[in-house]
Amino acid sequence: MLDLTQYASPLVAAILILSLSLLIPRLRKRHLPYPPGPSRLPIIGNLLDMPSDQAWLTYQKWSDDFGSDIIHVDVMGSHMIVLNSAKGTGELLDKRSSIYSDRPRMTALDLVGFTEFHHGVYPYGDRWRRMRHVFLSNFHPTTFRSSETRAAGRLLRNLLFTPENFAEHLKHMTGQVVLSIAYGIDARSEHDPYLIAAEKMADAVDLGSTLEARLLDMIPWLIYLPSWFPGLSTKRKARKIRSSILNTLETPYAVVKAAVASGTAGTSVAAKMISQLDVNSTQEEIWNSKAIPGLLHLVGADTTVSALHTFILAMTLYSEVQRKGQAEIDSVTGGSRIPDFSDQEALPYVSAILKELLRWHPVGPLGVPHRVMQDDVYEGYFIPAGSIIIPNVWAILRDPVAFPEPDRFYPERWLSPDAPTFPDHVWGYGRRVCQGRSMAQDVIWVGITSILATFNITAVEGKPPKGAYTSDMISSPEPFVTHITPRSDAAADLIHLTAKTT
Ligand code: HEM
Repeated sequence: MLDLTQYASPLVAAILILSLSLLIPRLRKRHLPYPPGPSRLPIIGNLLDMPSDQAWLTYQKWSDDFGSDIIHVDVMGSHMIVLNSAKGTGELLDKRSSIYSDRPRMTALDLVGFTEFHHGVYPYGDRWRRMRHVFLSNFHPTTFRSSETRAAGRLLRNLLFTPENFAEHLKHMTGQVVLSIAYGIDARSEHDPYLIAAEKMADAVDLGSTLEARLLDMIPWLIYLPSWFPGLSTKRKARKIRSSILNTLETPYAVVKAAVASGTAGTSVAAKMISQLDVNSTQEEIWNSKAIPGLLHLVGADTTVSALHTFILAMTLYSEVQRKGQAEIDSVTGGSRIPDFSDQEALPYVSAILKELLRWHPVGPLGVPHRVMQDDVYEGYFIPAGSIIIPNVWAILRDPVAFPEPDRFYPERWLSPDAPTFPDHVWGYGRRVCQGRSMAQDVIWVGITSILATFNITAVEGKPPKGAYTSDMISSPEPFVTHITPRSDAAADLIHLTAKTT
């Protein structure tokens, strides 16, 4: 009979050595300090320090106050790390992305149903990886350029008739683009029910941006308190939004499904994905064919509209930039047509305006949070597993060393030979980088070139915009007034002509 005792001591010794080799580095790490941050109170930690408005400014101030580009905050035992420099995001979120690509639980977004269809909030793992792959293989940005050009033509016509409603018109344009790409639906009217339904998504994202929502993410057990509990209005509000969002996923999908069955479907992401289904398709594949067009429809517009809104604000405040952009376009088109995508290379200053508006006020000043899956050490500081990692994109893109006079809207900075090629931080980091960036860039480009070619934007006498922004996850200019008038009679004729063909 085999005598197991003879193996016992070497086995115990091996287990002991293995355990110690795993434990000692962990204990060593745990003896390192957390990154600097505001001092903590017992039990509640930094709960009372958490900023409710423009959090990126507070995080930047902490970074200056503590002389550290990496900041640590603890809310009732949950750790949050804010990265205020390109060096920190590059080292952790890009280079160490194998352990920094998880998402923290985003409670408010989960409550509204986001986690059902948006892989941007899925935890790191196989399901997320598969969905990212499916998204990529069904979404080819350059094939959508005709939808984008058509929507820009209609934007110009709307600006000509009711320029004071520019914010609504920008929303209409981006909504039209995503509806057409996702489902092949042509939403000509601003009152189109599909466009209105998609606007509910903005409410959902706003809900996920409040201080209350951030605290729910850091103290998950709060969710089990009843929704009438003071400070828990998020739960109540989310319930209302959720059913309308889930309905919005179903209705256009059913229309396209019927069209595919009858052989009348046009080109769209939904039609393509539905046509690929057969009797062997898994439940996940069937669900993906609904979730991916839904993602495009519900979240594709909000981000780009914020950038276009910033463009109108910047042109109101910086008329010399506007004039230079117009002069460059005229030199290419002779003023006789609106530029199209084939003119991109010939319009470097307009491209620089696009880069500068994404830098000057990034659409997501705090990006999208990541979660680190293992204990880690950075610059001698301990970062515990499970910490929420916030990239302070706003602070990084206002770094005065990388971007001298950072508050100034100055596209020329992107034309110097040693300038970076793009303010890449706006698209996020590592394995989670934005999958819609080419399309977003195209929509913004066609929007700004079309407007520059045909309109002048000037401040209203005595009412210059303050340049204030909302504190939401997708941050947009607070409402402001501006004059938008055709550059000339010829420009107005061009708009009419374009409107006829779109
Ligand atoms: C100006 C417009 C946009 C900006 C600034 C933007 C920015 C971002 C950022 C910061 C992230 C998170 C990256 C990270 O976790 O580090 C992200 C993720 C994502 N974006 Fe965008 N985005 C824009 C437009 C779009 C559009 C139009 C689409 C769809 C066509 C899109 C699809 C996605 C997807 C699918 C993800 C999830 C990636 C993942 O978690 O794996 N984005 N975007």
